[in-house]
Order: sequence, then structure tokens, then C-alpha cells
Amino acid sequence: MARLSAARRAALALAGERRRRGARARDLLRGSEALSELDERDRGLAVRLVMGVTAAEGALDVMVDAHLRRGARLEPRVRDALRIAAFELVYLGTRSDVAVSQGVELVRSVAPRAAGLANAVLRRVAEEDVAAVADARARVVAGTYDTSDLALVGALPEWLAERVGTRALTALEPAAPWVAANVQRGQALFHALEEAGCEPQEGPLPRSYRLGAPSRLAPSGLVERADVIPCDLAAQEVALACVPAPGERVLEVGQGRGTKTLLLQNAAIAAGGPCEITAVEVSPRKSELARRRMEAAGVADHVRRVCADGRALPEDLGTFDLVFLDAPCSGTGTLARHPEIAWSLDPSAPAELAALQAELLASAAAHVAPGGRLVYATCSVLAEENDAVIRAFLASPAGAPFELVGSGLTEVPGGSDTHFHAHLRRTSAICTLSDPTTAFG
Ligand SMILES: C[S@@+](CC[C@H](N)C(=O)[O-])C[C@H]1O[C@@H](n2cnc3c(N)ncnc32)[C@H](O)[C@@H]1O
Repeated sequence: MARLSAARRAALALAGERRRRGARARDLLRGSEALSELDERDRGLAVRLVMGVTAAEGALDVMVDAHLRRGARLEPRVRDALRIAAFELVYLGTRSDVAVSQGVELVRSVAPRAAGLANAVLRRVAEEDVAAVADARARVVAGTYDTSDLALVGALPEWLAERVGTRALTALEPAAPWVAANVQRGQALFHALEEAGCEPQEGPLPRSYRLGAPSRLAPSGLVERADVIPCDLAAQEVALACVPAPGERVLEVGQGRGTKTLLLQNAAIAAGGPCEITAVEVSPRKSELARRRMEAAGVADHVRRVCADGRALPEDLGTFDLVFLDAPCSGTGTLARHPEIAWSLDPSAPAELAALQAELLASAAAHVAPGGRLVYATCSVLAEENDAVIRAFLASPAGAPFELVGSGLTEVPGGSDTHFHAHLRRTSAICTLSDPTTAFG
């Protein structure tokens, strides 16, 4: 009997916890004691397995189920173990004798009597599914692929592979660990990251760092003190493109936990001083988390929080020089960072989200001062949630006073998310909902 590796044992425990608690993989990994007991190499493998198995869940189940007797049902812990081993075989390229024997031991550790079944299933995955994915990859390279090949290589549902096209091919790549430095903490921060063992490297955007050892960040306390803001380069690019001027009045709709609020303040402070942000968020829990982060970052005096539905903003909110809508979206530009999305997103979701985005945009737009700017952002790559929302807005009464200055997907280096941002400017008088005709005045 082979000895079960500590990394795989930890991955199985985390996969089970994720299933039982319905938790997000990244949240589980962040606070995991099981991981903290592993050395750097084992921790890396355990994280890769948990993130990968979550992202490829549905595809792995199809493979495993095809090799079971018809109608056979797997105990959930056995399924978790088989998914891990199948992921290693098909998507990580682990040597098949190692992946199969470790998979059998994983299954044995939770259900000794299922070890024989695990051996039979995993051998067939190694023979048949590894070859099927390799063939699909070869067709992609040759340019003779179809949607089912994209789905197989990216381990996505076919409908999603069809919607995201060749972006499916990078859905399983590990997301790059980026942080933005709090501009108020100055140059010393790079050394603080180095001292914490995070192995920072300067990134392409101001104050952006890529971490070689991201697991060292949580214990360093740098995030808790808001010395650094963990966030992808694409989010940083979107905030930097807004460049709020010092003292400028900014309305942010969809504040969430406040990452972009911090990034907007960072950009304003770098330009000379904080801006004055009114931040709207519908979730009281997220709004409270954002409050704590603003305090830690030292910008709470310049951020007023409003817990409200952005579709019905308080009438006395007034007007703003910059209105930034960070819209709820499908998250299809962040599949690698948020592995749950691929198999939990409903095919009807993008259309439903587009309707919500349109409402939020029209509502936010009513608060842009004459000559002011309106920025619409998503972390979706679907045109339906991006260009189509902007086109429909510009063709509507609420959008009539605006001109489009520019729009597009973010273009930061590989391993990053993809966000969309559109920049508009109000050219004519305020349109109030009670008197939409003023839009044409
Ligand atoms: C893309 S996320 C925001 C991310 C956030 N700005 C950040 O950088 O951390 C969109 C946010 O919009 C919020 N949201 C969804 N529907 C909303 C609504 N009707 N009104 C206001 N906020 C809403 C969600 O709770 C979510 O936090």
C-alpha cells in the first residue's frame, strides 16, 4: 500500500468541508489550519487541488460517473477523493501510477471497502479521459476544435464554453497573486512584504506587487492593517483608469467589501489627496466589512457608507463629479480566481444580471453632475453584460445626456482576471426620473 501524501489528505479534508459548509474554496483556504501545518510545497499542491477540483467539479463527475455501474451511487467523501485523483490525472498531468495509487489511498482513508472500485474507476480515467482531453487539446492547437473541445480542456459546462470562447482554455490556470500597496504607507511596504517572506515583485501598475509566496501574506498582518489590498491587476487597472481628483465628489454603487473604494482613494491620494466617496451597497454584511477596512486604511473620514438598493437611491443623495458603478455580474472574467462560478452559474443568469445592471446604471446615471463622469465596470467577459448594457443605456432616455468616451476589457498580463469598464461623460442637463424629457433639453 502506498503512503498517502499530506497534501492530498489536506485537500480531501478541505473538499469535504467545502461541500458540507457550502463555503467558497478561497475563504476556506484562507483560514485553514490543515494548510498551515504543511510545508510550502505541500501547501501549494493542496491549494492547487482544492481550487482545481472546485473549478472542474462537473467535468470530473461526468468522467467518474461514466465508469460506474449504471445507477451506482457514490458516498460523498468517496466522490471527493475520486474527483481529486481524476483532476490530477486529467488536468495536472500527475504520473498515472502515482495519481491512481494516491487516489486509491484517499478513498481507502474514508471508505476502506471502496478501494477496489476506486482502482477500477481511476484506471479507466487514466486510459480513456486523459486521452480524450489530450485529443481535444491537439484539436485546439491545430485550430480544428469545436465548443465541446473548449469545454473539455477548460473543464467548463458546454454552454459556458460557448459563451466565453477561447478564454475557456485558461479557466483552470491558477490565478496570479497580486496586491496593491496602500499609498499612505510609502516605500517601506515593499520591504515589509519581503520581511514577511511574501517574495514580492514589482508589477506593471503603480504600487502593484506579485507575490511569490502568497501564503505568507495572511499571517503577516499586512492585510488586516490595510497596508496592502489583495486584488487582481484588472481591478487595479479599472480603479486607476478612474483617477478621482483630490476632493472630488464620488458616488460608488456596489461597494461590496470595499476593495475598489480603497483603490479609488489610493489613486486620489497618490494624485494629491483623498476624494470624498459616498459608497452604496445593498448587503449590510458587506457594507460593515467595508467600514472596517476603511478604518484600518485610514480613509474612513472620506467615505460615507449608504446601505441601500442602488435601483432606488435616496433622492437627497445629490450629484457627483464621478459616479462609479461596480456592477453585480456573472464573474466570467474571474473563473480562475473564483472556481465556484463555472459549475454554479445558471445559463439564464447573464440575461437576468444584464437587466439588473441596466436598472442600476440608469439609477446611478441620474446622480452624475453636468460635465461629470460615469464609469460602468463588471468582471464579466460576456458582451451581454458589457457593451450591450452600455449600448442600450445610451439609446434610452436616461442615457441620452451621455457620450461614450471609451470602453473595453482590461489588458493586463497573463494569469490575471479580465474586467470590463466603460467611461461616459454627461454632456447635458440632469435627467430626473420624474421628468425624463429634461434628458433631451
Ligand atoms: C462586483 S461586486 C462589487 C465589488 C466591490 N466594489 C469591491 O471592489 O470589492 C457588486 C456588488 O454589488 C452589490 N449589489 C448587488 N445588487 C445591488 C443593488 N441592487 N444595489 C446595490 N448593490 C448591489 C453586491 O452585493 C456586490 O457587493
